[in-house]
Amino acid sequence: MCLKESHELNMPDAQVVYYPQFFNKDRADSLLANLLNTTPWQQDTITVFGKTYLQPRLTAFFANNNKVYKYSNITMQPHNFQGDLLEIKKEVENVVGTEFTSCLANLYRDGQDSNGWHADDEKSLGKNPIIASISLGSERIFQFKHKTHKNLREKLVLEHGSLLVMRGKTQHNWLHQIPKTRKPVAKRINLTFRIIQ
Ligand SMILES: O=C(O)CCC(=O)C(=O)O
Ligand SMILES: [Fe+2]
Repeated sequence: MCLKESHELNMPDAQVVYYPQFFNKDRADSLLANLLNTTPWQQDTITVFGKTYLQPRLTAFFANNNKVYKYSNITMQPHNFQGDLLEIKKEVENVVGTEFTSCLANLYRDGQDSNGWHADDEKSLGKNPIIASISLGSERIFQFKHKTHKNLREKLVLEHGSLLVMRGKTQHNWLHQIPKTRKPVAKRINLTFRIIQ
């Protein structure tokens, strides 16, 4: 049984649960400071219609198997889980009731960093993937839009120390994004735990 407060979003064709205080403030502060310093952040280029751009955020990829992660035209080589990230992985697994193989970490340096509309629906993630997403640092808005019913939209603020779990048909039916913002925002780390085979 999980005693952490959570609520399910009211979204058709999806299963999304939000835990606002998965980590308390002190723990979240210390995880943020540590991960900012110890994560091997990289900035990849993406090619869209033949033009090459720097990705508008930094990333790092971790796995306990040696599977790379391929998305867009990027192939990410895995680092090993250790220290705080390994601890976080275990705590997330206990609450979600699933073991993850991999984690894609994102660092949004300021409001100009973003993550455009997408679904995490690569074949390597399997059918109906479970994705558990930890947020640390500045709050950012997370938006959903339905793939076919274009007027169906949802959004929430991802708070410092929160966990968002997406499962079932969510990736099949909905897109999500972290839009840019003009508000002055400091750094935010996102950790998305996944199963990649
Ligand atoms: O930063 C976030 O909260 C979302 C990240 C995300 O959607 C992804 O890495 O696939
Ligand atoms: Fe995503």
